[in-house]
Amino acid sequence: MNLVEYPDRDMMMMDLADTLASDLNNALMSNDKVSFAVPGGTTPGPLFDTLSAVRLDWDRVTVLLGDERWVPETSERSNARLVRARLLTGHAATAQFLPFYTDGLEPDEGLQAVSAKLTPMLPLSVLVLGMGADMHTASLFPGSEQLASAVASDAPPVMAVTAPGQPEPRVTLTGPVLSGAMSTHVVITGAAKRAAVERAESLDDPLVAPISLILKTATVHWAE
Ligand SMILES: O=C(O)[C@H](O)[C@@H](O)[C@H](O)[C@H](O)COP(=O)(O)O
Repeated sequence: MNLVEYPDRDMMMMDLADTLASDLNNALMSNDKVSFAVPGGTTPGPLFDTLSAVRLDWDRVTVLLGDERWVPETSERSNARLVRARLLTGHAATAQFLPFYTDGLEPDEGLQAVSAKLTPMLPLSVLVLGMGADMHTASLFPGSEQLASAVASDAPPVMAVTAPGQPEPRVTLTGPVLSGAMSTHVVITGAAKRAAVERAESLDDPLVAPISLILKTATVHWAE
């Protein structure tokens, strides 16, 4: 596993923003349009703040989420709300965005339209993932009823899932999409997640440690 350790979170976010800008620019040199999948949750906000201030051809970048809680964007739980507020602003305001949630539809109904738009964007040009201390990533959770089918090689690109202890249904990019990304980064903080990512590397079993799907190809960025 390629793990980069930083002296503090601010330095990690600044350095990772630089790295992502370079990955996006490299992809933009050889593609008219590029896809950029980002995590939700509480970690990436400062990364988005820094990235949104970077000058690049954002109008040729489609931003999407690795996963979404099936809630309206008015909800504090919405990952799309986080991305619109913290990433799709400043220079990055001109980026395209592919939200997953559709008001009034159940996850399975809403995903048909998303899947049709997502497929031509694959493989993902740049992927950033978070991780939970339970070794979940995106919404691929240990113990989820749909986990085995979501990490299978024949999984559809995006799936509706439920997860133990999660208050709402979720939708998630699936194993083949995550492991097929051209450039993959994981951003985690704290001792518990450091121990968890090292455990995931040794387990090397996506059914127990979903993050292990991508650890052979990803760069893991960690600060205390
Ligand atoms: O919708 C989500 O919650 C995320 O996409 C999820 O996969 C997240 O990256 C991890 O749960 C870590 O979340 P924190 O950054 O809040 O610890």
